[in-house]
Amino acid sequence: MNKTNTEAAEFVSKLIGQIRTEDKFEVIVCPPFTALEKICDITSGSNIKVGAQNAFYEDKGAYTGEISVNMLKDIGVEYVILGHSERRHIFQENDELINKKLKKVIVSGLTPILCVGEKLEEREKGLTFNVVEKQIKEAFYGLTQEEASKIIIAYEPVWAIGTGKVATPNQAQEVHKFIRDLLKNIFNEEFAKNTTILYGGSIKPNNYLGLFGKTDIDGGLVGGASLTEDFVELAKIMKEIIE
Ligand SMILES: O=C(CO)COP(=O)(O)O
Repeated sequence: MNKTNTEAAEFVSKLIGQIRTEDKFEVIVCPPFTALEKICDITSGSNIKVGAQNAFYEDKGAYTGEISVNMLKDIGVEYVILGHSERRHIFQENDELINKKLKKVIVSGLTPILCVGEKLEEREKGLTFNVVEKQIKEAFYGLTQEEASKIIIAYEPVWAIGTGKVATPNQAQEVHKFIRDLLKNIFNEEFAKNTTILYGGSIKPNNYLGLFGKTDIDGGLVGGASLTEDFVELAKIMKEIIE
């Protein structure tokens, strides 16, 4: 819930031109619903893509306050974040609901970015892998391999979101590898290899290099740093790493 329509438009207009993407990596901005249409217009024809922060699983009807995937598609949105920890913990979204939304987003042809991650007390009790495994298995429930191949996964340890406490590259890599191995078990090695797994949680230009250097970390889901010039800095770092 950051940036009004006007602020988002001003910010993204500045990003275009400052951010150069390559075939190997994409830059997606996910503003609030109120700014989506304008940001889709501004970024149209540029190298920046647009995602929503949530969506509902029904097409239309009496669901006051909800936004359907068709509404998003109609204005040019291509990605949808689902199961963000704030949706799970502040708005009580459970794995079953996230699974329904995920199915809807996939069938609609949009690309879901599925967030998973443990809370601090779960990590301290040694439950990180159990939590992440349950979230992924329940989100994937009933999906074919082809459907599941559309999903981008974002590992976001809840204790690292907005806290300034970033996971160390080794802590993040350990969970990313666990997720990739899990995907191998659910489907196969090829599927696991081709799935994009992002890390999110207090990413800043000064800590991203170490994270992105790890084998199983394919990119970032950036919160606070995506609202400032730091985002341009991060995109430059990505480009340097890839080249
Ligand atoms: O939740 C996040 C992105 O979705 C991460 O937020 P921060 O980068 O502010 O920790």
